[in-house]
Amino acid sequence: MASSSGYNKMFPVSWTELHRDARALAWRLADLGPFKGLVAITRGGLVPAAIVARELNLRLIDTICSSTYDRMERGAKVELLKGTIAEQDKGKGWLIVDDLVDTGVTARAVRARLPEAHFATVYAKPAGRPSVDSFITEVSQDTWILFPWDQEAVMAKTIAELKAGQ
Ligand SMILES: O=P(O)(O)OC[C@H]1O[C@H](OP(=O)(O)OP(=O)(O)O)[C@H](O)[C@@H]1O
Ligand code: HPA
Ligand SMILES: [Mg+2]
Repeated sequence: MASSSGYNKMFPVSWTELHRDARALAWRLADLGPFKGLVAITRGGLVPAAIVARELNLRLIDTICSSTYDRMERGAKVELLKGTIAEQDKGKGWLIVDDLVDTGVTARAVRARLPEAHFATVYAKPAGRPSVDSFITEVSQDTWILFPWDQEAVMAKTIAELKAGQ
């Protein structure tokens, strides 16, 4: 499947898999704290942030609101729409959670504001890996991670239809 967006493969993630992977991330983070609180990068970071906060018993949660992609198209730049109280101390002692790091553009923009925070994502692609401190699962750069909130149930094509190119 060639694509103008550069993503040639799909990696669908179910709610169950996301829950399992976010809990695995929490296990990895458990010995790296204690954390003062958690900053979720909206919107994709909100779901894993809720799971990680529950596991690490963090109750102080803030958001940093970002926008980089419109569906599978990357915008010209990352827009940070709202900052966070964690900026007061450069993020020292705070945990940042996002769903994934792809090119690393979003992570670098957030890190510029919170240079001392620990940055964790559930999924990572090679170009973004150096921009995060912790992650669970790596996928290739040309793979689009399809999150459960972006999916709907449709009737699957038959093998015969796929072979006929329908
Ligand atoms: O490493 P990058 O290339 O910057 O891509 C990763 C970011 O892109 C997506 O967010 P997006 O801006 O699409 O907003 P959303 O979380 O609301 O979907 C994703 O949730 C990450 O935050
Ligand atoms: O692979 C991805 N999946 C969902 N959102 C994204 N934002 C950047 N890359 C991705
Ligand atoms: Mg996001």
